[in-house]
Amino acid sequence: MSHLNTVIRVSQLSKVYKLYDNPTDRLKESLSPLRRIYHKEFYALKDISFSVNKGETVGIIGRNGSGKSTLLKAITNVMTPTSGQVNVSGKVSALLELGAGFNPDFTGMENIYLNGSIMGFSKEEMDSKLEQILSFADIGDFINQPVKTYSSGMFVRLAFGVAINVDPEILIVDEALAVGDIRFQQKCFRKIEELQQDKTVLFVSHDIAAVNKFCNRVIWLNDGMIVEDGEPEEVAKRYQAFMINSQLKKYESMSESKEETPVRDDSYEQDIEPIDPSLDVLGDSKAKIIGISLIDAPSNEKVTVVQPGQKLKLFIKVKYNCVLRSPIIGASLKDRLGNIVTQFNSYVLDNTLDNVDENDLKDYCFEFLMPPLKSGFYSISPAVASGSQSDHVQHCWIHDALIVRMEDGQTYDLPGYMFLDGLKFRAID
Ligand SMILES: Nc1ncnc2c1ncn2[C@@H]1O[C@H](COP(=O)(O)OP(=O)(O)OP(=O)(O)O)[C@@H](O)[C@H]1O
Repeated sequence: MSHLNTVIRVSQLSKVYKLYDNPTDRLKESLSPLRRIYHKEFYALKDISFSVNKGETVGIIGRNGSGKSTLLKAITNVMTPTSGQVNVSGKVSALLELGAGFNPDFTGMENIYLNGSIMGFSKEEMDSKLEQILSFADIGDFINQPVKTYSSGMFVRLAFGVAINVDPEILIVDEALAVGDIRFQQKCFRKIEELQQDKTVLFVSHDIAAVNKFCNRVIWLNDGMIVEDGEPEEVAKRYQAFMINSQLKKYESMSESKEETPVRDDSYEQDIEPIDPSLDVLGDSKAKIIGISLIDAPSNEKVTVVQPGQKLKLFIKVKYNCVLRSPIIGASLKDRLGNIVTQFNSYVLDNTLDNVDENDLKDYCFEFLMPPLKSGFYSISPAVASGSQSDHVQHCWIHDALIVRMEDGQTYDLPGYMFLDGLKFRAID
């Protein structure tokens, strides 16, 4: 590999599967004297190129069937590509498919050594890693039972235990496999975080929040092709829009209704702030949020700096551009890294809203106490949808419409979103 730091290079990689309408077509094709073609070609990967540098943690996202597993299988050499090349330098440890590299008839212990030898470790080297693997897997006496008797949770514990304790230079993890209870998941994530300090990690996930948290880069695949390769927060916004069949656009480009809509409303005391036209929005524009405001409840003053426990009102003004049934109003509060601190909406509050007509202008208000979040900047993204929580259409979702600064008076700098309300400490004699 030419670049010193490049540990994975994928060049013009394609994987084509032959699809037959029925099983006999395969036979007919192989026997056809005139070499008649009975199959259709399906590109699971199409002309993929990218490289990964040492130390990067790259998230691979994409909806079901987009080619994520196929790509990882090509990188780990489990699958032969139809064309193109994959070059990998460094010891790869992968957790891709349940069962890959494991023999179900062997005991857990035997499988640890089998995996080790596949990775190129001697028995003595694996002896020295055994304790760590066993303590990570924590499956007790089951380690001496054949793997085929394991529950899937136990199996993943063992597979993960091996994958992350064999000193990989490149760790490849399909997050879908990080099943098991929350403690085990947290343990896996902690270990991945530890490894990512000096290793290269490829992390496949459907969960954009997890990708945002772990990765410094994300590759978004769709229909076997790279849609975007870039900074997680930016890619996440467009991926999110794509997943709800919308396009991320600028607020200013949203369709306007015929009449100019007022952004000032005298029906309550304060001005509703108009939306910054440069903000990113998604949705089908059947409704448009035309104003938002965060108000200190007792004083009715607009606020941009808030304190824990402060009683606040969030006003959202919506202009409807057509008749809509069961609108839902909601918002999310995110930290500066894009982690969602909380989301709320009228639907989960059992607040069924009346149907609306075209050109209706409605004001909505959420009231809440500001949670004891840590100091720093947070953003509020309001949204209008319609339908139900499980099946809804997004009409207008404005990313980061309001920015607030949290002042908590706390000086300590410890990880975590928030501090505990009423936190006290004492030693007990
Ligand atoms: N052996 C195969 N024969 C035919 N098609 C296949 C084969 N393996 C995978 N595919 C197809 O290739 C496409 C990509 O599959 P892949 O498993 O890589 O997707 P994915 O992004 O990992 O999906 P998921 O998120 O559901 O795991 C899918 O449409 C899948 O049906």
